Amino acid sequence: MSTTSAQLGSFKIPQVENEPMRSYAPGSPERKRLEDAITKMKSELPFDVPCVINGQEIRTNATGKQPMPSCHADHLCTYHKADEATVKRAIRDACAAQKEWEDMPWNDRAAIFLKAADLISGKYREQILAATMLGQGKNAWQAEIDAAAELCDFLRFGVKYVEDLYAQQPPKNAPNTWNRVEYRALEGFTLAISPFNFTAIGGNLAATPALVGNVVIWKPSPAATYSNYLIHKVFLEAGLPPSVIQFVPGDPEVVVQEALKDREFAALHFTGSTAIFRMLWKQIGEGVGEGRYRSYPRIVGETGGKNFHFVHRSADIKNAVQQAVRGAFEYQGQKCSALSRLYVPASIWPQFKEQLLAETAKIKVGPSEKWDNFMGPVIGKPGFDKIMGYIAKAKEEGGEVLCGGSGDDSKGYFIQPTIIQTKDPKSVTMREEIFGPVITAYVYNDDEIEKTFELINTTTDYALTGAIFAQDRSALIKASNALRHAAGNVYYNEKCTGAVVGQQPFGGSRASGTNDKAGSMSIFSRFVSARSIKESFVGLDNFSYPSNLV
Ligand SMILES: NC(=O)c1ccc[n+]([C@@H]2O[C@H](COP(=O)([O-])OP(=O)(O)OC[C@H]3O[C@@H](n4cnc5c(N)ncnc54)[C@H](O)[C@@H]3O)[C@@H](O)[C@H]2O)c1
Ligand SMILES: N[C@@H](CCC=O)C(=O)O
Repeated sequence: MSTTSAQLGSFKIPQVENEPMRSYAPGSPERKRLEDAITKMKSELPFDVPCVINGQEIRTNATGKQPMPSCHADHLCTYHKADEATVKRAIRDACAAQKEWEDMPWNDRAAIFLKAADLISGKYREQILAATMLGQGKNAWQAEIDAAAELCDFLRFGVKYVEDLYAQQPPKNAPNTWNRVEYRALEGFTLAISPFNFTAIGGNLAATPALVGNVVIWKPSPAATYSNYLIHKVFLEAGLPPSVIQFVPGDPEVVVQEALKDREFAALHFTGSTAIFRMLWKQIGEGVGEGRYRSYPRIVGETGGKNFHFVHRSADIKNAVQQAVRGAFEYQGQKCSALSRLYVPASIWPQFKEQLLAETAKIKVGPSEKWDNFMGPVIGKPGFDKIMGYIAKAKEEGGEVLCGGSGDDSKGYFIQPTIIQTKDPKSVTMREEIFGPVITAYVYNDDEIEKTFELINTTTDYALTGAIFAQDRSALIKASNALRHAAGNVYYNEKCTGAVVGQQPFGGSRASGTNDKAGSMSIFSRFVSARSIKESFVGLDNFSYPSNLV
């Protein structure tokens, strides 16, 4: 008898903890290491990024550039765009590798991703942070939150959640039988399409399905190509079999369309804008209708947000102001969870406004690698134009720009933190996702709280994050109940961004996504197809029933 694998023990994974954040305080050794890594990276760019298929570097004739948003005359990397033949090969070879990967004992699969986390936390930390800072315009703190802490957490807690999922077994066994559930991978490949704004999300979109035995075609965002390429390298160095995650940068029309045509397409793991997700869902639906795919593909997508802070008159104003500044302007508002709609009662608005403007005026905007800049550039020219366009539209609709409102794209894509006050609670910047450093404030009458809840609930299609600021417990409870479906992540007296893996599973509903909660056990259940096994220990002597006896 031959078996492909043995697992001679019931292993327990190591205790997992959140990756400790480094402070990068003046004079700290980590600050020096990061400065050195940035200097080195700047001296070596532009990097050449191939497609990586079966661990081999593939260079094609068509290339794209990833400009640096702080200085768009320079680019961080040139990447090779996959052509149709490269995508087809990536899919075919990934699918061929699937059986061996799925059959690998769980503890070995887990060890690969735990090792990847340690490589990110240690050996490659500064390099990955530097790539995220220069390529995606994050300052050191924001890069640390993302590319070091959140990515390590996704990988380590992911292993823990899979262990918990695998432990879900039938509670009952009839006499002389043993029931088990096996969590098989999906038949076929998962297509992971990642956004520009979090290096961690790129790594996680690829790693989550792979952890439970799937093979993955990973199409990174063009604006995050270099950091995502480094993460893929780390996965390979950690021992991931080379065809399990194929790194396939390129034009979405080529990579994604080729993948969606394929009979082996088994799942979409997407994070990005709502419009693109809806378009992909429609195409997949058409494929299902035509019987194009072997199975019904799983669709997991986390998309846009239009997130709110509801401030009650009992709120601690100072806290609510500080949280609003961070929630709105960290990483230039380019978080799906960023604060975008602010509701403040008339009774405290004068004080609130004064403090909000005074604090916002302290924000420094400039290149993200300069230590004292709280805000860096927005990601690129289309984003810059879109954000400036929204500010112009808000003014046309009668919005009053209380601060900011200006941008400069001559060297990098810099936009000043902008606060708009509107008298129309359904004006365009209260409804649509802007994805930039712009918030709109609406001052409500203190005696119209119910009406304000209704506005928060119905002004936009999104339902990702929100926050309630109140010292009065009954007001807090009332708001929480009224806004139950307005956000998948709600915060009390804390800003609406900054979910931490292992602490606040993340995701929203309505137009904000399928809410499968990144950083939780439940998302892994979307990438498995369970098989129930019943084993009988005692044979049957007689087919007839006791009730057949006469
Ligand atoms: N809910 C969440 O967890 C979450 C997290 C991060 C970002 N986001 C959302 O992502 C968006 C910002 O990221 P972005 O600008 O990278 O989003 P995007 O939708 O422009 O791009 C996301 C990915 O889709 C790809 N893509 C673009 N056009 C495509 C097409 N026609 N077919 C197939 N793929 C295509 C892109 O190349 C990229 O890889 C915002 O809407 C933000 O709210 C959501
Ligand atoms: N983890 C992030 C969400 C990512 C969105 O872009 C947060 O909660 O701020």
